[in-house]
Amino acid sequence: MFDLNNVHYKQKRKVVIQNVSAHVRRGDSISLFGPNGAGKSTLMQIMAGLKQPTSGTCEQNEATDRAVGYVPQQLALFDNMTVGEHITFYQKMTKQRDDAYINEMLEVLALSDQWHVKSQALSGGMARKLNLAIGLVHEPHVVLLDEAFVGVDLATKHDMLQWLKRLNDNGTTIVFITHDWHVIYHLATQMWLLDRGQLIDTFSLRDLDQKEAEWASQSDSALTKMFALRH
Ligand SMILES: Nc1ncnc2c1ncn2[C@@H]1O[C@H](COP(=O)(O)OP(=O)(O)OP(=O)(O)O)[C@@H](O)[C@H]1O
Repeated sequence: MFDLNNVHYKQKRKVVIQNVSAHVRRGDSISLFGPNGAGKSTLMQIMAGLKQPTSGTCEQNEATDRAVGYVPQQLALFDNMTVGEHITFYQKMTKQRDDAYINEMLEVLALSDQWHVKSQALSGGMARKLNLAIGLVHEPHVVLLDEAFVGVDLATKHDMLQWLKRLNDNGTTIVFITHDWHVIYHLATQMWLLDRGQLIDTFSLRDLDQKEAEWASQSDSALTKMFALRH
């Protein structure tokens, strides 16, 4: 899906991403994991095509007419529009005519009965679900999620994970940023560890125990502390 070749990104004079080379393959579900400020959001925005690498390339290696779905960390909702108005607006904008897909998504996300509610009246968790649904309206072949689960209760998390798992089982590729091990266990097939702008490890979730032992033996690393809170 994406070929990252020696990607560097500088913000003013600061090096934010250094020398990142990796592949995202169709059907992967990748947890982009690392400390605050590691460069995760920046790398995701490069994949989404919202930022251009200072050097190196990020190329989509599969021709498709379906755009990438990017769900930003900040909620992108209009206060005075209802849930239904948001969905129909994005449906028209992306020419999505498959009402069955939309209805199923709204059912699984338990948003159907909020159809007439204005987004300013939604709870934080509901607003997060709507933010996710908007990013998925056009059935993207790749979904990029930047901390899409912040502040949601466990039932809401369950619904969001259920829909994303179903998409992934049907071949949708997912790359997601989270600090929540729950989400990683339920959604990830792989982890990419990013630290200070560098991709320091990529591995299958099956190897998590072994990787935890490796990281536990390192001292004074933010990643060691993050792995210590795994259980
Ligand atoms: N607009 C900006 N101007 C200056 N520096 C920036 C800007 N955006 C990001 N940075 C810097 O780039 C680095 C990476 O930021 P980024 O948001 O990609 O990290 P992150 O891993 O997603 O962090 P977090 O987990 O806190 O969201 C940080 O050190 C940040 O200070």
